[in-house]
Amino acid sequence: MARSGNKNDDREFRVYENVDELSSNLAEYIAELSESCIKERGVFAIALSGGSLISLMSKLSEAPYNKTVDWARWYVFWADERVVAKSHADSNYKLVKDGFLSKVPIMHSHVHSINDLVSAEQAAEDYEFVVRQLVRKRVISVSEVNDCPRFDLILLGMGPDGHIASIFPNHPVINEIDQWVTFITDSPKPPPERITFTLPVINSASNVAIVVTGGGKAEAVHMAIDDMSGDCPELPARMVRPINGELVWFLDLSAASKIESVKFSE
Ligand SMILES: O=C(O)[C@H](O)[C@@H](O)[C@H](O)[C@H](O)COP(=O)(O)O
Repeated sequence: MARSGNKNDDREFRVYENVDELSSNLAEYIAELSESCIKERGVFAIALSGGSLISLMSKLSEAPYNKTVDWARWYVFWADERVVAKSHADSNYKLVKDGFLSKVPIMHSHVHSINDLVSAEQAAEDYEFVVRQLVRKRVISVSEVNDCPRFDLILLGMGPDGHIASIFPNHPVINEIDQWVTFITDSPKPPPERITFTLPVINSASNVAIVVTGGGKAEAVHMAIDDMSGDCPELPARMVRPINGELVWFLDLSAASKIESVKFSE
């Protein structure tokens, strides 16, 4: 690792020399969490996002993890999904299937993708229902603080505007506290129709990792992490603060280049 650091609020920052080093460490982080959660609960409930994240976690489907991870205990969800057919180039399900699921022996019945045959609103409602059923069966555990689902790990990317999942800056979905899964039809990043976990669900997870690379996101990383004087922008990435869980930022040197207020050690 190039550098690591903490803020005095439990957020952890891991900064790597390059994308290759980040990818290796991200795979190791996921494999370790999988092992400890399976030891503790017998299953591992992980939620993924779209974008570059999926190629950044691709080493998890290679040796040694393809043999050492207990894939039969994995349950896979999406923290956000684009409402398009599963075969569509924009589908996060397709991205994950092509880049990850097709390479590891996760049971098909443990992969919970959205219903792509209905409207965004209905897809969000259906997906929340699926999550509720699995909370009831304790495949997903439950937060003692607020009764929200408590995923073992939620993996997020971040856009250059500071969005995470499909929660965008200045969008009313930021303030959604009643639903676990909601929908939007006006995403500034195409395609426009998406479903997304809400912030209360993201912040109820046991572990959240935000994975960001490239200088084009350095300003958003700074806005999301550093102490801001005056009015704090309502940046979704800044609002990821697990109530009773761990947050780790995985960054390469370029993405971390504008961070000011974290004390790093080599
Ligand atoms: O489906 C999506 O669009 C996302 O889940 C979104 O939140 C993504 O993770 C970020 O936009 C980062 O994407 P990149 O890493 O490709 O920039």
